[in-house]
Amino acid sequence: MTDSSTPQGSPSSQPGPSGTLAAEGVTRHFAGVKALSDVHLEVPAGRITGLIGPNGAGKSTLVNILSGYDRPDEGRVLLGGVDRTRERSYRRTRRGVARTFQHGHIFKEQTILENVQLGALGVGRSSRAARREAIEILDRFDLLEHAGESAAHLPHGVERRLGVARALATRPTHLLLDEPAAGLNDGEMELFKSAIRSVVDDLDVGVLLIDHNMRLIFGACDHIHVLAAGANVVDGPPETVRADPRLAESYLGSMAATIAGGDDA
Ligand SMILES: Nc1ncnc2c1ncn2[C@@H]1O[C@H](COP(=O)(O)OP(=O)(O)OP(=O)(O)O)[C@@H](O)[C@H]1O
Repeated sequence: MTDSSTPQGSPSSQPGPSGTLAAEGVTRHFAGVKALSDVHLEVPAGRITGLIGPNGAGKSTLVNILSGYDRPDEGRVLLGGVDRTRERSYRRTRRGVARTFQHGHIFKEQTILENVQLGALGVGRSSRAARREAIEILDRFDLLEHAGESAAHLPHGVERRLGVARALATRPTHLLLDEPAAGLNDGEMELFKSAIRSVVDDLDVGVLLIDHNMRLIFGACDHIHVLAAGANVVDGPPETVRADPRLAESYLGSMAATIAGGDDA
C-alpha cells in the first residue's frame, strides 16, 4: 500500500527532523472492535496526504496512534525512519508531529492571538518569538483581524482555522488534521485550502488531511489513502483513486451494513 515514489527520511536541522511519518502494519482492537488491522500509511514532508473512508473506518484511531495519543496492539510508527511507537504525545509534538481534534481544544478564556502564542510557547519559544510567529500564522489563515478577540464565542469557520493555526504554531514537520474543514462554507473552504497549500509549499510540512468533504480532499491532496472497516483499500494520486471502483465499493459496503442493521463499519 505504500507508494514507491515516497521520499524517505532525509533529516534536516530546520525546523526539525523531517522526512516521513509512517504507520507500518498497525493493528488496534477495542473490546471486540477491529478498529485497525495491519494498516500502512505514509505522510511525507512537503505533501498533502488525504485519508478518507466511511464512518467508523478507523481514521481517528490512526491519527491517535500517529500522534502518540494511543498505541497500536501491533505494528510501528516511524518518524524519519526511527521507531517512535511507544513515545508519548507530548514528546512526539516536540519532534514535530502536531494534530488538531475533531472537537474543541481551544482555550476559550484566551484571545485568538494568545491561543496561537500558547502553541509556540509550549515548544519552548520566547514570548517575543511566540508572539511574532503567532502573528505570521494568523495572517496566513486570514485571522489577523480577529487577533484580539476572545475565543469564547467564535464563528465556526474561525474556530476551525484557529485550531489549525494553533497546531502550526508548534512549528510541526507533520500536521495531522482531523476533519478541519467540517462546517466551513465554500468561501472559507477555499481560504482554508490555499492556507494549507502554502504551509506545505513554504515550510515543507507533511500534512495528513482527514475529511468527509470529497471536493476538499480531491482538490487539495497530492496522494489519497482509502480506509474501510479498519483496513487499507486503495491509495494513490487523486485521479487514480477517483477512478478506482474500490472507492465507491468501500462506501457502499458501509451503507449496506448500516441498512442491514449492522454497525457503521
Ligand atoms: N476508545 C474506543 N473504544 C471502543 N471502540 C472504539 C474506540 N475508539 C474507536 N472505537 C471504534 O473503532 C472504530 C473506528 O473508529 P474511528 O473513530 O477511528 O473511525 P473514523 O473513521 O474516524 O470514523 P468517523 O468518520 O465517524 O469519525 C469504530 O467502530 C469505533 O466505534
